Amino acid sequence: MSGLTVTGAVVRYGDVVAVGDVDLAVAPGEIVALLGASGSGKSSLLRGIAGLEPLVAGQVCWGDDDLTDVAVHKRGFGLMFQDGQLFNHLSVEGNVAYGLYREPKAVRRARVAELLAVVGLSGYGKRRVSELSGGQAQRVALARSLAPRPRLLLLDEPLSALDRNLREHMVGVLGDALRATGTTALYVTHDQDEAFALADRVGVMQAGRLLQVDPPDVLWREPESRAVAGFLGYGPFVAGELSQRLGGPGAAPNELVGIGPAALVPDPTGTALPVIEQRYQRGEVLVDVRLPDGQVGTVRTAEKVPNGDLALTLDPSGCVIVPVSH
Ligand SMILES: Nc1ncnc2c1ncn2[C@@H]1O[C@H](COP(=O)(O)OP(=O)(O)OP(=O)(O)O)[C@@H](O)[C@H]1O
Repeated sequence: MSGLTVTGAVVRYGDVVAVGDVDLAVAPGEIVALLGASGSGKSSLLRGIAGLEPLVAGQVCWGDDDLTDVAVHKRGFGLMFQDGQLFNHLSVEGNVAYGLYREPKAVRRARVAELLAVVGLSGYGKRRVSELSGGQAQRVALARSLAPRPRLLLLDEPLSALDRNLREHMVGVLGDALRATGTTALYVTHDQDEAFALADRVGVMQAGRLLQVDPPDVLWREPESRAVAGFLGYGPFVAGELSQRLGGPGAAPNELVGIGPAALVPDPTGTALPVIEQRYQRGEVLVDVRLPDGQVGTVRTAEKVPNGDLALTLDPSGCVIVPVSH
């Protein structure tokens, strides 16, 4: 095996099992995102891989090297956190050059210039870090993490302190920088858009378990469990019979149909269902309707609809089928 291989990893804080028996592989050059609700164990897994938390069981290997008992700074991994933790007493240049102290000055200088260009901050080398915006500071933190050419970069919510618009822009900057430098990366986030935009494969964690790891399109079209589908935004989950009655797909008795965010569509020839509530969200109206089984489904429309009943149909292409059991 080349790249990162994590086998049977367990991280515990006293009685709390934060990571329970996780297997994960990241190939050289690959970007893998770990997605999951708060407390699902993403950071703990990342910290276990970095060596910042001990594994009470399991192994972390790079290629054939077992790193499980190797100190953090000897793993050859880079780290980047939400708060880039720049050194305030150093300039931008000084921060980026920080991990390059063993290199000759000329090499250091060239590498710093190269990295500042990669993150779009050419010409900012002499600036004090206290004079940077939040987004610029995170770019410097990224350049600093990439400068020593880590064989794996571990990123823990690196953009979560930034506001929404800046975050969307920075996802592009980050993805370009990782790909331009061919960096292998493991990226922890609770933001699905970020994970899907950036990663070659996305893993979903819940309660310390890694439920599924797949390319974004596969994860979206073929979630293997109700937990993964629910986390991605499918729901409610209805019986096959009801789904078919609304025009959706059928399902076996031990399966459920997950209704995707855009799967319920207004259709004058469809089934009339009572409207419960409607609200605006980013240029569209979300209309909640009561499904025949009592659950609430949401329809997206361009404008508010009259109170009373709304006729709708269930688009099979927006639904997934998952086992009842999980
Ligand atoms: N230092 C700690 N001491 C005790 N329990 C901890 C510690 N750090 C995390 N935990 C617990 O371990 C579990 C996993 O936490 P972790 O921070 O890994 O989750 P996460 O998915 O990264 O969450 P978030 O997105 O909120 O950062 C949670 O139950 C959390 O309360």
